[in-house]
Amino acid sequence: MSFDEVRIGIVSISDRASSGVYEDKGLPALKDWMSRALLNPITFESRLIPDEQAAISAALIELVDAGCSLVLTTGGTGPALRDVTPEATLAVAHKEMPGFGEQMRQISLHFVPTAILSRQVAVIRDKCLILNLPGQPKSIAETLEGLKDAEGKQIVPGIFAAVPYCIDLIGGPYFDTDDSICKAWRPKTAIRPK
Ligand SMILES: Nc1ncnc2c1ncn2[C@@H]1O[C@H](COP(=O)(O)OP(=O)(O)OP(=O)(O)O)[C@@H](O)[C@H]1O
Ligand SMILES: Nc1nc2c(c(=O)[nH]1)N[C@H]1C(S)=C(S)[C@@H](COP(=O)(O)O)O[C@H]1N2
Repeated sequence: MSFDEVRIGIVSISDRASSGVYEDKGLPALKDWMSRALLNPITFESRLIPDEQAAISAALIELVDAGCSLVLTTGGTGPALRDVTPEATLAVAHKEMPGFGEQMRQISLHFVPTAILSRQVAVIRDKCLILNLPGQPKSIAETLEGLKDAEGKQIVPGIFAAVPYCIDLIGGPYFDTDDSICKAWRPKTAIRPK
């Protein structure tokens, strides 16, 4: 069976990682999780930028125009003065998708009580879904995959379960997931026969 080729934008937003104070762990964590979760051949478009609103919005527009059907950001969602990722994302939105942010905060509350400090949003621009994830590198897998017990049984569903069908609905490629990492949910009529 063949899988659609997908182009995914990954954006790490961090003053310190982008200036070399510490090593960026955001882009490798995004790449690692997406490569494990998806069966599709993936082309990644990566950006490492500081917490500057105009630069973030410009990077998002560039990635959508380059044909990405999914863009994931990490960092800059908190309350600190320099944290402006949600504002930069909303500035390029054609539609808001509030369910993703709500679910990510619910998931993250199982890991840290400060989850409510994350103002992360999700939006649609053209045929692309843009998702903000928190800056802590470990929060990337946590929010995308959700919470599983020691036997691997899902306790809280990760947000990625809803991403493939969302991309179907906006006219993007068909995302196939590895069910052991994240089982995508689609209505029966939308499932492509294998
Ligand atoms: N790109 C990254 N690479 C490695 N660790 C990161 C990265 N971004 C954030 N972290 C870690 O997660 C913590 C919380 O992330 P947050 O986005 O709030 O960073 P910050 O305090 O705004 O600093 P900065 O923007 O300089 O990364 C950071 O203090 C850092 O330990
Ligand atoms: N899953 C998960 N979510 C998390 C965290 C975390 O460690 N794991 N950190 C929280 C903290 S401390 C903050 S301040 C907010 C915003 O983080 P950001 O500014 O790095 O994006 O995300 C929150 N969400």
